Amino acid sequence: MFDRDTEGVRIELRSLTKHYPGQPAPAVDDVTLDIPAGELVVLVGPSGCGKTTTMKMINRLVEPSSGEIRIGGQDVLGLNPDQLRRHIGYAIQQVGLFPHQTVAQNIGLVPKLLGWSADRINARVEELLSLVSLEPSLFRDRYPRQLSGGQQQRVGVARALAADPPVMLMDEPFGATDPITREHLQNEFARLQKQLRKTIIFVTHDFEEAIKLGDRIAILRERSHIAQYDTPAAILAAPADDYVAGFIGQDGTLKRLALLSVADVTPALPPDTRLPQVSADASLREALDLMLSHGTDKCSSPTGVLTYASLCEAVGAPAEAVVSGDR
Ligand SMILES: Nc1ncnc2c1ncn2[C@@H]1O[C@H](COP(=O)(O)OP(=O)(O)OP(=O)(O)O)[C@@H](O)[C@H]1O
Repeated sequence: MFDRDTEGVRIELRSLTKHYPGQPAPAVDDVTLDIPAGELVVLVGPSGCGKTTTMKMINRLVEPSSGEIRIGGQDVLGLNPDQLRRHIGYAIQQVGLFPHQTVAQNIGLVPKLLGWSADRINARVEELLSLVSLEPSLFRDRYPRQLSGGQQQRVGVARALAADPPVMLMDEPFGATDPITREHLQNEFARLQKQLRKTIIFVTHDFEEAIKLGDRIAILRERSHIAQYDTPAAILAAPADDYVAGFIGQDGTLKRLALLSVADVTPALPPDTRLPQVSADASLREALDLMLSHGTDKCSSPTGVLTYASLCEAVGAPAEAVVSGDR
């Protein structure tokens, strides 16, 4: 199957439609979307707009009424659904760990179905637990009920990665955690994806999460009609219409500041040790906070001096909008 590659492969949805029996209108109507290999695409949209249905058609937990799905060029609808699911990682909010199996058994499930040797499965379990920051010796023999919600979600992500699939589907995988754990999981996951470069479709209600994790975001209307599909920076800079602007909310400029780093802006002057210091990989939002807390319009990093004016220019916003109105 397409998992001869463990790095991401392209996913193509063509005129994909799902009409559940007995429903007056399709839940997903004529969706066409190209997901480039190795990218993480986030589906965002209001409750009931068909995000989960779209995702579940890709691993055939839901059978499409019409349309086409290709993964790595292969027509998914011509494949055996059980076989297909062993080659697509799947992580969901409810985690779905088997309660009577240990963490190691849960993670090793798909590799076992694929006929891996016990030694290879053991080695993979150890590797994955370390990857999601759970010490293997402490966690491998525990049962799911002996884990916190955040730890269960990490095991869920490890399980989805177990057979090193090129494609992952993630449906609010960090949804059931408190904001601090959620942020921590997001940061870890962003770091992992930088190394792994899987093709990932990620569903969330949370636009901040979409901006943070997505290479691209698809903002969906009812029936999964696509309102805008672009990079986070492009959507924030030029929302297609009022509907998309509504998702961005009132603080679009600050969100753009969070996407750019100090190193992205050409310095106004060489580094100056007398000014407040910020690291080159800090976000422009952190740089702005530093300037505001010092009551100054400049700060310095190893790359040079950043001014308030150059920061405003970098996000294409007038100076008044950054510190007052559009926050
Ligand atoms: N098995 C089903 N049978 C009939 N209708 C369904 C079924 N599953 C989902 N639906 C309907 O299809 C529509 C889309 O549901 P879906 O779960 O895909 O939306 P969603 O965007 O993922 O929602 P949420 O964000 O609330 O999880 C909804 O109107 C829902 O009621």
